[in-house]
Amino acid sequence: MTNAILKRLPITWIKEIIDLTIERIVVVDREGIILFINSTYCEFLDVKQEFAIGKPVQQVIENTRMHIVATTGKEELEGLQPINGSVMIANRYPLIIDNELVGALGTVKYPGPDNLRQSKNKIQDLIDELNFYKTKAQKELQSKYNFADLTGSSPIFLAAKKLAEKVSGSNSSVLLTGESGTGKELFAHAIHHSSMRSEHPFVALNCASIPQDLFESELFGYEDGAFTGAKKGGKKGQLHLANDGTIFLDEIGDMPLSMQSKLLRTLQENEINPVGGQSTIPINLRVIAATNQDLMKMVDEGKFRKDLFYRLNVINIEIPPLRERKEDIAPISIKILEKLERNFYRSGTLLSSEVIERFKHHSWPGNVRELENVLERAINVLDGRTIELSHLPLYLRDPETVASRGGSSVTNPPKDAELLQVSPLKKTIAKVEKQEIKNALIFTNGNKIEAAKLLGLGKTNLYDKCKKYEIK
Ligand SMILES: Nc1ncnc2c1ncn2[C@@H]1O[C@H](COP(=O)(O)OP(=O)(O)OP(=O)(O)O)[C@@H](O)[C@H]1O
Repeated sequence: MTNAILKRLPITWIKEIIDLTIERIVVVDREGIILFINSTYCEFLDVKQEFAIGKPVQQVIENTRMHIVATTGKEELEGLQPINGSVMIANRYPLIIDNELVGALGTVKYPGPDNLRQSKNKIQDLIDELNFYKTKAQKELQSKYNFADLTGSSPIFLAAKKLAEKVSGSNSSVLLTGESGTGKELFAHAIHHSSMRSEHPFVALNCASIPQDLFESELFGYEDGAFTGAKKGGKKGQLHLANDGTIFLDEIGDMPLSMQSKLLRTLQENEINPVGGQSTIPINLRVIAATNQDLMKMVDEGKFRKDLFYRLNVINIEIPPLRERKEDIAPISIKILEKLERNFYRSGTLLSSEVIERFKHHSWPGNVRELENVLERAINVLDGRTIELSHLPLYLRDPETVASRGGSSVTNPPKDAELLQVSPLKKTIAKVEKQEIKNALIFTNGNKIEAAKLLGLGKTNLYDKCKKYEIK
């Protein structure tokens, strides 16, 4: 349309024509500020034209993407846009004047019969997709293991398992203690699975892996606009997600003191206060906590709240380390191999008797997790069917050499003592420490939290040491 033709139409006519069109029209500039919106659209939105013009489009129109089209310059046709409870068909066009993107024009209309059919299909697809993710999310919130998955028949393991089975029916808090990798999380799953809450969520939270400043919002959730960067509509906290079910608080010793107070209040009052919210939400939870730290000592040192400790420690189940139940090593190894075979598409893998014997003599500081890593490494390097000593990592393959590297007999010094290189102890310790950290990181594929567990170190301590030894 040329300017000459347009000039024949008085501006008041043009305005009326735009208003008479059945479509709702909005024009924004490149910043997404509304330059024009017709009265049909304003009536539909129930806003005054004078109010809307000059405002960022997101403040006026629900679920709009006009500001995006005004920046990308890419048209979006036949999009579904829920506004005021109706699903509308939206078309968004970039406005290009003299080869320059200057803004965007948008129209929305009620779906016609064809559109209606198309939108119905689109909505059905979206509902199917939503249901798929809902089921997936629900599965994530279910316990994955039961008591049958807890392998081991040593008396001390059976005693722990029996106690766990016995208390699963109650609502009391449980504190699982034991070294890293002993199976505390497995126990937590099994307890939930056998409880009356098994149909409800099981939410596992590792307190060591949450950055301090995100702790509160992760645990208690937040409301819309609670802080800059908060998700629109707010976010449910993990405690809320676990409602009617079980919350498993792993590495509870790493929970900041301020959060310990807030958690205690929640457990006493059975309600949560999301960040930035005035309201309280009633919740019904069972708590299972786990730690490999000495919480009582932490209480004495003022690092853990005494009242929370007693609140969590209603039932204490101590999971014994692997070295104290050597008879369990072979059956657990077999169970782990079955799992690994499924992942590696193998079958019939065997363990040589030398390997089992060597396993029985190892102290397993990383417990079952370390055993899993050793077996996974072995399966990776295995050529035949039987895992032999040669498939084990050096520290297990040749423990004497490794041990002998650690020191020599002072009472019986070797004749060629002058040939021995003796370094300052500090330097040697640093060297060993660096190597062990590197080994742990190899074992855990670079996962520092897992590596810290294997090494029996706190997460922050490991990060500091990695920095010191320049380990990436
Ligand atoms: N009795 C067992 N039978 C079979 N597998 C086990 C057993 N105990 C532990 N595992 C396996 O060992 C691994 C470590 O277990 P889990 O994560 O439960 O240990 P954890 O004590 O919670 O460790 P951390 O304190 O480091 O969090 C898991 O992969 C688990 O499946």
